[in-house]
Amino acid sequence: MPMPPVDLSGEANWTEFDAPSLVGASLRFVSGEPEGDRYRVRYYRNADGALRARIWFGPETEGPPGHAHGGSMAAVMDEVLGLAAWAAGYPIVVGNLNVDFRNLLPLQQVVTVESEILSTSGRKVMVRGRICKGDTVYAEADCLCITIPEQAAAELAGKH
Ligand SMILES: CC(C)(COP(=O)(O)OP(=O)(O)OC[C@H]1O[C@@H](n2cnc3c(N)ncnc32)[C@H](O)[C@@H]1OP(=O)(O)O)[C@@H](O)C(=O)NCCC(=O)NCCS
Ligand SMILES: CCCCCCCCCC(=O)O
Repeated sequence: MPMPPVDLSGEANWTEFDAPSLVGASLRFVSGEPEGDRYRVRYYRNADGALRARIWFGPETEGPPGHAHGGSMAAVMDEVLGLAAWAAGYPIVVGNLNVDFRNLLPLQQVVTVESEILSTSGRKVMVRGRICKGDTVYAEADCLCITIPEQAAAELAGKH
């Protein structure tokens, strides 16, 4: 039996962000089952335009008993921070991702993923993010994104 609905609403000054209209509908590993028991995700931009996500870690993300698998948090970082670069106008793939796990993340609660573009240099776009709820930080990550040629980006996003 599926889990009941969860509240993924954002903050008052956030606006909903339509990821598939930008990058296509391929991001199914994290975003593909909006009513399933793995992740449930909704994307926003904050008032400064930075990407935010509300994410529910369901029972199928379990690693340590009752808590999220580290890889499930890394997958979320990979998707959200890569998407943050796309949302900022950079067609990229992720080249390197470093995750620090700070606290065990209890399952079946809604957390926030914050992101910021730290720097750009040539083809390199550095994005930082964290998974948090209130004052508790569950994970932090630095993500090196590498821009790809326009044609390749259009093909990946299904817009060729
Ligand atoms: C990332 C990728 C596009 C880079 O390949 P490429 O286009 O040939 O680019 P290069 O190897 O010339 O790298 C471009 C720059 O990024 C740097 N870079 C690339 N990957 C890096 C990594 N993992 N760590 C550090 N720097 C890296 C290079 O050093 C280079 O820097 P420079 O311009 O200062 O010399 C390629 O390795 C790739 O497609 N990897 C798979 C990505 C992936 O599957 N991600 C998950 C899904 S999004
Ligand atoms: C059209 C390409 C979409 C890339 C979106 C953001 C990065 C996803 C990260 C990953 O798959 O590892």
